[in-house]
Amino acid sequence: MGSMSTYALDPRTTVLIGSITSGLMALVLWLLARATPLPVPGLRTWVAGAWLVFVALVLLGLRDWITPLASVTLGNSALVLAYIVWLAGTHRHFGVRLRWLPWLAAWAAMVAAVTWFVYGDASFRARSVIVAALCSAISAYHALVLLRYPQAERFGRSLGITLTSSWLTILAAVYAIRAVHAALFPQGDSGLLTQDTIQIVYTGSFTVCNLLLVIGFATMASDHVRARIEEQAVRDALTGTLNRQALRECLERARASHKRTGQPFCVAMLDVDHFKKINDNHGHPVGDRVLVHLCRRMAALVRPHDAVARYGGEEFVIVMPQTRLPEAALVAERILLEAVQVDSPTLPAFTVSIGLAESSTDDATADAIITRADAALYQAKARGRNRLERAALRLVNA
Ligand SMILES: Nc1nc2c(ncn2[C@@H]2O[C@H](COP(=O)(O)OP(=O)(O)OP(=O)(O)O)[C@@H](O)[C@H]2O)c(=O)[nH]1
Repeated sequence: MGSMSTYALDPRTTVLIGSITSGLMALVLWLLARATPLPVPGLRTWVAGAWLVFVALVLLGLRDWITPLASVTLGNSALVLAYIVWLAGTHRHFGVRLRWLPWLAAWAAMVAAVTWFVYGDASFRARSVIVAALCSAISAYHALVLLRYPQAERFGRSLGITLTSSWLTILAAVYAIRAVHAALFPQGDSGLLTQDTIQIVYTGSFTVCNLLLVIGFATMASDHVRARIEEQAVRDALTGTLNRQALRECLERARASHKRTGQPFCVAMLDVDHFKKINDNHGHPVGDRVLVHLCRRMAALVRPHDAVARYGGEEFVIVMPQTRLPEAALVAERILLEAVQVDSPTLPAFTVSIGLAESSTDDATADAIITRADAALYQAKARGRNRLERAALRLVNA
C-alpha cells in the first residue's frame, strides 16, 4: 500500500478531524437541547451519545501516543456504547424504554474480546471484525426501529426520521463491509491508523456518517417541537379536543362538502349540567377532571370522521360530516348515556344536555347551524336537562 507521501489524508488526520467536528456537533446538539422551547423526549440521551462519539474518536485518534488500553479498548468501548445510547435515545423519543440488558451484555463481551486481542493474542484483524460487526448490527437495528416502530407513525414519516434512518443504513453498510473485508483480507498491523486506502475510506466514511447522524437527531428534535407547536395551535390545553379556531375550519370543510356532495352534516352542542355546582362542591381541579373525562369518553364514542371541539367553558361541539339528523341523534344519545359514566370513585356523577342541528343549504354562514344547535341546547336545559333536543331546520325567528 502507499507511503505517507502518496496520500493527502491519512487515517489519523481523518479521525482527528472527525473528533474535532464531532465535538463541535455534540456541543451544537447540547445547546439545542438547552434552547428548545418544549422538552424533546430522548434528546438528552442523543446528546450523551454524541459526547461519547467525540471521546471515542479522540481516544482512537491518539493511538501510539497513549496506551493501547486507553486508545483501543476505551476508544472502541466508547464508540459502541455511543451507538447503544443513541438507540436508547430513539426509544425514549418514541416513549418506550430500551431493554438495556442484551445490549450491555453484547457491549461487555466486545470489551472483553477487544482487550484480549490487544493484550492476549494481539490481532487487529480480529478486533476489526468484532467491533465493526457489532456496530453494524446496532446501526441496522436502530434504522429498523426508526422505520418500523408503530410510535414512529404517530409523528408521521418526518424528515428527521427519514434522514436519520438513511444515515444509519449507510453506517451499518460501512461497518458491515469493513467487518467482511477484515475477515477475508489481511490487515495492516498498526491498527485503525494503518496507512492504506481501506483505512482512509473506512475512517472517513464512519466519521462523516457519525456527523450526519447528529444532524439527523437534531432534525428529529426540531420536527418534534414543530409538531407539538402545530398541535398546540389547534388543541385545547386542558381537554386535548380541538379549539375554537380548529372548530371553525372543521365547520367550513363540512359546509364545503355539503355544497359539493349535497350530503348535509350535523352539529351537536353539548353542555355539562349544573357544572357550577360541581366546581362549588368538589373544587375546580375536580371540575377540570370531569371535563377531561367527558372528552376522553366522547372521543371514544364518536365516529372516526367526527370532530370534538371545546366551544368554551363546559360547552363542547361535535361536528359530524355527511350525517343526517336521525343518524346524528344515535351518536348524541350514545354520548348522553355513556359519556357520563364515571369509573373513578373520586369523580362525581354528572349529566349533560345536548342540542342537535342539521345543516341546510340556506345557511348563509357556518354560525347559522351553531345558532340552531345552541337554541336546541337551551330547550334541553329548559325541559329539565340530561336530554337531547333536535333543532328545526330553520329557527322560527331566524
Ligand atoms: N373546573 C372548571 N370550570 C370551568 C371551566 N370553564 C368554565 N368553568 C365553570 O363552569 C361553570 C359554568 O356555569 P354556568 O354557566 O352557570 O352553567 P351550569 O352551572 O353548568 O348550569 P347549566 O348549564 O344551566 O346546567 C362556571 O362556574 C365556570 O367557572 C374549566 O375549564 N374548568
